[in-house]
Amino acid sequence: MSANDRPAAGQPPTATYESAFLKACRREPVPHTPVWFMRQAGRSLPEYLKVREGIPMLESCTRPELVAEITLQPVRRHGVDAAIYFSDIVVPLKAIGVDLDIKPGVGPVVEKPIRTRADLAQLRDLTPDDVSYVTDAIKLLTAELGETPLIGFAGAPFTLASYLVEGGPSKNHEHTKALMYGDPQLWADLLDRLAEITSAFLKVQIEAGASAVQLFDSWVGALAPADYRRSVMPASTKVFESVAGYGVPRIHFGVGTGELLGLMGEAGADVVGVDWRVPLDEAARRVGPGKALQGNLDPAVLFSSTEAVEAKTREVLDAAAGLEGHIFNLGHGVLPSMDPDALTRLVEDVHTRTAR
Ligand SMILES: Cc1c2[nH]c(c1CCC(=O)O)Cc1[nH]c(c(CCC(=O)O)c1C)Cc1[nH]c(c(CCC(=O)O)c1C)Cc1[nH]c(c(C)c1CCC(=O)O)C2
Repeated sequence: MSANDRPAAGQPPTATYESAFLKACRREPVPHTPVWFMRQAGRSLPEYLKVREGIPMLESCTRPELVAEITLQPVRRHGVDAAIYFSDIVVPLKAIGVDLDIKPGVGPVVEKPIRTRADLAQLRDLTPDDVSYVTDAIKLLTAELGETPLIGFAGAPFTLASYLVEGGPSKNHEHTKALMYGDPQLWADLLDRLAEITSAFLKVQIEAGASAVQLFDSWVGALAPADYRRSVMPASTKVFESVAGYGVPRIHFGVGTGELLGLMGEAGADVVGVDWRVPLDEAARRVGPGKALQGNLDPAVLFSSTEAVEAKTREVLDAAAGLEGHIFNLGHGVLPSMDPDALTRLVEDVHTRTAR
């Protein structure tokens, strides 16, 4: 039995299955509110900068020992309740041969943006052999992590499409929206292709031993609910349905998605990630019953005094007090200039305040 399996009839559950993080995802009672941070591995940690020295980002994602080391660093340092697999949302696209790179300080840049039907040919199916380093790294990791669960992840179809269509990071998503509104059939076909690739990539991670998965739709908050429902939700739903049979919790997160929280849950998430703009009690009303919530301290709060961080943390925990399942996180990722000690203190503070 792998760590992510539900216990078979008559078998005791694994310690991983019984971890606070997976219990909270399942909305079961927990010994303390579990904590992890989006982008917890990375440039805020001196030990990360040291092992990454001279190795380009995308190359580092293909080296299993390095991936395992970087994934473990924040678990060792902060005592977080879950690890997140070190990779990037564009890794599966690179693996199928899309000509792209991650430029330091910029983000993913795509050589030939996808804007016509002919351009879709850049997107072939992903097979497990394309990403054998992912399987290798996760095997190393589950052995090292013990009972700490490993979260696998992928970019959601809309956010991946935004990078592919724009050719890089974008504020207004103008080419993306032009395609979505102007050629709905090509857009639907593009998102469906991306849903297939994303599903295949998540399956590789779950089969190798990931205990939960998070689908990042970071930039989907740029859309109105009706457009989300019509033009994005079918592809995201397809991804969630494709991994439903594994029984691992499925987390869905985006930034500025206050108006979309209900639909993002409806798309098939078990846990809905919330940024800092909507308090968790209000988010729970928008999402409705039957789902856990993850979030939502404003990351920028970490730049203020310890007392201010504690006060804002209390606000988040108070708003979460009536929830069935709460996983504490930031409302978006750790920033490179954050003091890692402030993050360690935050983990301790949440654990202490919520100990039952
Ligand atoms: C939108 C998005 C991307 N990548 C990701 C998202 C969704 C999450 C979010 O909304 O923040 C996801 C991601 N990218 C990375 C992780 C690592 C796992 C973790 O600790 O959370 C995760 C979960 C590593 C990374 N991905 C990247 C880095 C920095 C590159 C480096 O360290 O050299 C890391 C650690 C590069 C990247 N890749 C991307 C961006 C915007 C950047 C930052 C560009 C920059 O500021 O340099 C695209």
